[in-house]
Amino acid sequence: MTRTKLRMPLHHAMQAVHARLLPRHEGQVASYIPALAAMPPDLFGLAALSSTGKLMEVGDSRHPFTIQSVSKPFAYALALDLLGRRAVRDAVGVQPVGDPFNTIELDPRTRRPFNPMVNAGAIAVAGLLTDALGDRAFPTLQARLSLAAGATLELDSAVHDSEAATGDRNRAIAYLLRAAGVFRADPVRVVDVYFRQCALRVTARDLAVMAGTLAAIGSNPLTGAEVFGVEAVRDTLSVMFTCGFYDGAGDWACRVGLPAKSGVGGGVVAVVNRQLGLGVFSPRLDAEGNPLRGLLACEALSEELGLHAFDATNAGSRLLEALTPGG
Ligand SMILES: NC(=O)CC[C@H](N)C(=O)O
Repeated sequence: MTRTKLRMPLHHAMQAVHARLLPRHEGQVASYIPALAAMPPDLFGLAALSSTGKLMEVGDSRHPFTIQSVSKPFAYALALDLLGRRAVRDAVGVQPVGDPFNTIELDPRTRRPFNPMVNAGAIAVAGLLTDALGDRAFPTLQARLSLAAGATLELDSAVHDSEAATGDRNRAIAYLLRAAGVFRADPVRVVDVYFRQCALRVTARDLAVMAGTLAAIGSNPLTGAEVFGVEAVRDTLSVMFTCGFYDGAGDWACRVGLPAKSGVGGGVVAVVNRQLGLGVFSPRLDAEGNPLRGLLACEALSEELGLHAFDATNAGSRLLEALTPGG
């Protein structure tokens, strides 16, 4: 790593990473939700928002796709804000799990999902919100995620209907959770709140703003809206750091060192605490179901700009340098 590289302004670093990764065509677009397979596979967009409100975009940063699992940390933050940490912790743990995202296993000690980043944990959160808000659960989620994005996030009904028609495994998880006493609402209704949450349409730019809102400890750097409380953001970033990549979470923490979350729609968010939100869109997924170039882009930017949370050199000052035009 050369000194010149480290001092490269962020936008230039994003352009270089985008150009370098653009020709990579490995991986497949998700097809287990049939409507997702219609996405042109080679789109690639990058966006970043600093906590001071500076927005940078490269490539297909305005192309819409569904948020899928990238919604999970935001739904968790909402539940923490509305219901309090105690109620949420009674329903879902904060323990990493060495299983894929759709694991049906519950923590044997607690009979609760291991964490809110796996489907079971996210469905538990949807169950808590449905118990508390009834029919207002989805509109409340949609409104809060839209506030975080600084844009109205619409439902993609084709993707929603497609997942609703094929999502038996998630319905099974919802029944299991109600049987274990995690929530009281009808499991079919709860899982539909979860499917709707996953089918919200976003762009890489929206994801950068949402990640930037977490980086700015809950206030949206573009609009100034107060979206999430400080405690909710702290817990959310902690579980993103330890559990965001399911069975690959430890490897990600060591290599990239940023709280992050991916989704099968091709989205990735990563957060540089107090400084920057990153949003990436790249629909081809690796064998674990993560957007392949999305992960590589986060890794490259972390490396080149020194963003790792435990980087020995001062990551903060290097990023500030990189944010300065001509720096
Ligand atoms: N990892 C993901 O993005 C999965 C989300 C998808 N809605 C599912 O439950 O299967």
